[in-house]
Amino acid sequence: MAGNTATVIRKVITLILAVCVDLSLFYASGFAVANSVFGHLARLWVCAVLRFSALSAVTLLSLGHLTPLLIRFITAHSLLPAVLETGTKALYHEETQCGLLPDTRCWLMGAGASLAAALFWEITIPDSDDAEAGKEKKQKARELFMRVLYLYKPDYLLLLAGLVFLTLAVLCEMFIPFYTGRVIDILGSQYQPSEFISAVLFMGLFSLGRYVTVFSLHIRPSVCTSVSAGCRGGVLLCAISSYTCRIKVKLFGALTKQEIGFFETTKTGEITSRLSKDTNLMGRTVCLNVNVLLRTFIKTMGMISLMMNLSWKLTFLVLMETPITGLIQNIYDTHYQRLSLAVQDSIAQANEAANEAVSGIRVVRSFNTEKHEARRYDDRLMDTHTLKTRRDTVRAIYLLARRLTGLCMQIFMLYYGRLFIRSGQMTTGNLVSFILYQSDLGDNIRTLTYIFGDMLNSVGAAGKVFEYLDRKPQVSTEGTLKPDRLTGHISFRDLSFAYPAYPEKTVLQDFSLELKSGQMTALVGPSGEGKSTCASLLQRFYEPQDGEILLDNKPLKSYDHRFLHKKIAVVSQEPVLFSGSIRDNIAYGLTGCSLDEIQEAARKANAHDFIKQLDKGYDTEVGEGGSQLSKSEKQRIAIARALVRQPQLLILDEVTSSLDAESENKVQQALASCPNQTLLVIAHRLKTIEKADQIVVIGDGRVQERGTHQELMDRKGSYYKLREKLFTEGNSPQRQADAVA
Ligand SMILES: Nc1ncnc2c1ncn2[C@@H]1O[C@H](COP(=O)(O)OP(=O)(O)OP(=O)(O)O)[C@@H](O)[C@H]1O
Repeated sequence: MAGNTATVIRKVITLILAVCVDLSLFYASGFAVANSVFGHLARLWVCAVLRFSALSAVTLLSLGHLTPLLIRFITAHSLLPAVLETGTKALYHEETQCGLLPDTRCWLMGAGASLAAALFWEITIPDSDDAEAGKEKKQKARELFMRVLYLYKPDYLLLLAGLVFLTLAVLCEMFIPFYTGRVIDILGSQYQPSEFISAVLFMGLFSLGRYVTVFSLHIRPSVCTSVSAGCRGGVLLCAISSYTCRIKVKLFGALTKQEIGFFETTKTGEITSRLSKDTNLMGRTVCLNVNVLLRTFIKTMGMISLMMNLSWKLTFLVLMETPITGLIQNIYDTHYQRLSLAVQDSIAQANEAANEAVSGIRVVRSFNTEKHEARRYDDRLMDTHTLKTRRDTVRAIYLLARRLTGLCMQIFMLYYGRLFIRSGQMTTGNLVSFILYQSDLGDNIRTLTYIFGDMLNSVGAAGKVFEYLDRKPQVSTEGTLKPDRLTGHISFRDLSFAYPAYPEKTVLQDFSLELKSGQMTALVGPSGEGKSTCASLLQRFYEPQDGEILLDNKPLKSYDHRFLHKKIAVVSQEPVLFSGSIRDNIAYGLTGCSLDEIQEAARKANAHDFIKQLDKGYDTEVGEGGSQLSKSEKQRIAIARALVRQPQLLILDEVTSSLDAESENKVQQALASCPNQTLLVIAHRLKTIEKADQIVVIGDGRVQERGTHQELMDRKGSYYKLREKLFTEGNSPQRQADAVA
């Protein structure tokens, strides 16, 4: 309570102090003598600076801080009289009295107007807690922008060439209105043929220069596809194209290095959206925006100096539009950016829905959920549509406000232009040149403010791309071990593991297991107990939270990534093939693999005979995802793909379930013929693993039992019960046969 009262008292004292200091300075400015308009204006501007400094100092010393609202208020309040007086002097004859003596009513009106402006800003541009966040965001956007620029390094020459052409074009373009005005003046006054010819000649030369520069942009990059893109410059489009390609390849490379958990927790639609949309947006950011920014900046500066030359008063009037445009632009940018981000996310979600339905089209068809999926996609599209409509409405309102301010400014300019011509302060030709510049200047200033917002927008897309580019895979691939000899002895030591998508659900707990080299180990157990998880951990798809896996007594992660994946091969439940020929699929990832080796592996996998019967044999295309083959054929090709690598550790995860008895027999014989290979078989059909050197029963994330088939049967423990269970559950003769036969 006491604290609150003290704060209020301090605020009141600050207010009284500030009003006293400000009023003193305000009145003091009236005593300074000024004999000319410039002296009078200089006096006001000095006073404005003094008032700003004094008010800021008083508030800061007394309150200890300055809020954004206070800063805006103090700025507006100090500058208002100087700005108004300069505007008035600019628009009226110089003979007009040099200002009025300051009075309290003026001061109060100024304070009210400044407070209203500061509050309006506060309400329309949300920045209460976000002031700091906004600053950070801008700083981040700047950093990102510099990074995007840096990645353009290989294309710097192209960028430079484009900028040189554009600068030349801009310079030539700038003088055309100036000479147009001169021609009008020459025609309107006493006609001097020599002056007329030289003005027309210069105008023609600058127009030609501009044309030649634009033309040269077209012929230089004749190799690029972007010639038709017009005067924006094929060179720059060429640079964008090469940049985008480079970023896409970089990003794709970074994505493929991520751990499997990343793909499980990140939506496919989001990844493809980053790869396709955001990389394009990012390429555009620097190239087109910087190009437009520089071009517009050079042009604006040049035009302002030429306009000042024609009439500084009218120039001042025209420039008064800038803060209004800036404010409108700022409000627009804030809302537009927010909606653009929302649109981007909703597009990613719509893509995700479409991707899911297309990739699972068989399930969709068999469950008759076509309508449901179409509705789901439609809902997502509607969300995007609603957001886009909102975004476009914001843009329409912004464009309307922009046009209206531009129109008002033109009316003012024509009115005062007419007054200045009548009072002899400028010629008709000057006014024509001025109008030509002004219509261009407004656009250029708007472009300068707009392009900045656009750049931040595109930099947002770059941020998302960099997020993936910088992401360090959580399963490291930095091991270096590449021993000449490997026995294939594996030990799981006190392993605890939960999937990244469900960190709270422990799948393996204090799990320990040995796979002896050259032996066959079978993992059995009820569904969902973690058998396939062991196979995934052996392939280093995930990192266990506790414990470790050793290969030949060395941690698995200390082995070189390529070496490890050559020595460990897996055939999984759902074989995945890639579009291409059978030969390509068997030799997948191997360089210099001969046809003999491929055929040998195919024979062992009992695939050679069916491949031979195909028209194109090993060159037969398997279709997307192997869609032109049966499941058993795909499975046998996947087995051949694993065998051709002659791995030291072979993992077969439920592979025999889709093989017929004959194939299964042949595959088993082939595997038996590799005595030095460590074999890990995960199986539901218990018959297939009876001959295993060791059978391990997994339950509750731990090893429950282990031994040979006979030992476990004699023990009458979990293995025995599992067989019994499968036997009683199997309600078809086939399943019974599968389980125990
Ligand atoms: N990628 C994943 N993300 C999250 N949880 C998973 C993932 N894969 C499997 N699980 C869960 O982990 C547990 C063990 O799964 P796992 O596939 O290892 O079992 P399994 O014994 O091989 O089963 P099955 O015999 O049916 O193949 C299950 O509860 C499963 O739901």
